[in-house]
Amino acid sequence: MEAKLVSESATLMTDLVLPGETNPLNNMFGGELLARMDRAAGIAARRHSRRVCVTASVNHVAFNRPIPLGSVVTVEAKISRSFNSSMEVYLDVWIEDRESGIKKKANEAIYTFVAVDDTGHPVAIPELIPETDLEKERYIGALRRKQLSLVIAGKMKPSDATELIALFNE
Ligand SMILES: CCCCCCCCCCCCCCCC(=O)SCCNC(=O)CCNC(=O)[C@H](O)C(C)(C)COP(=O)(O)OP(=O)(O)OC[C@H]1O[C@@H](n2cnc3c(N)ncnc32)[C@H](O)[C@@H]1OP(=O)(O)O
Repeated sequence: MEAKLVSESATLMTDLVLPGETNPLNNMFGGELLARMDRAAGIAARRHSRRVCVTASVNHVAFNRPIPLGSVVTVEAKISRSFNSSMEVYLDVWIEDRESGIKKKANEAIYTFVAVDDTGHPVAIPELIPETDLEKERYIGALRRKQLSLVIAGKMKPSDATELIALFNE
């Protein structure tokens, strides 16, 4: 299976925030953003693997900045690392200033997707080639984040999380 570049599956989704998607403070409802990020990440995972992909876990979400009604929101999804059947997908969320057009980072999140066959069993996927400094940084960190996620989910013994343990010994 041929390794792929991050840019080959990178996915950009731009959409408005409409009244039905806000909370009582007139900011975007957090669940709406989670759903948009899930869609963008799912498309990126599908583009990378060319397989059906399911969300296995949401590893991290930071709602750093409220997103007001009427905002133009761009969700950028990039695979940060692929393993055997799973992919870490990094999401950066930007809001665009209506006057200047300058984009400000509003949120970020990390999702894990797994490629599956017709019977729902995990299948092998292509490796990922990181190119930019940021892609390389996220690629390196992805293994310890995977181990943390597996430990939290009770799927890995903490003592087996070698990459994670190494972080505390630096
Ligand atoms: C071409 C462009 C147009 C495309 C056009 C179509 C676009 C289309 C877009 C769709 C965009 C919407 C996308 C929504 C996607 C849903 O809404 S999916 C619905 C929600 N999710 C689900 O229902 C998933 C339910 N869970 C499952 O099916 C199973 O638990 C899973 C995820 C397949 C894993 O199965 P399992 O038996 O645990 O398998 P296991 O071998 O233990 O683990 C498989 C891999 O997952 C990893 N893993 C498992 N759990 C975790 C965890 N908690 N943390 C981290 N890694 C984990 C394992 O480490 C392993 O990794 P690898 O070492 O193989 O890389």
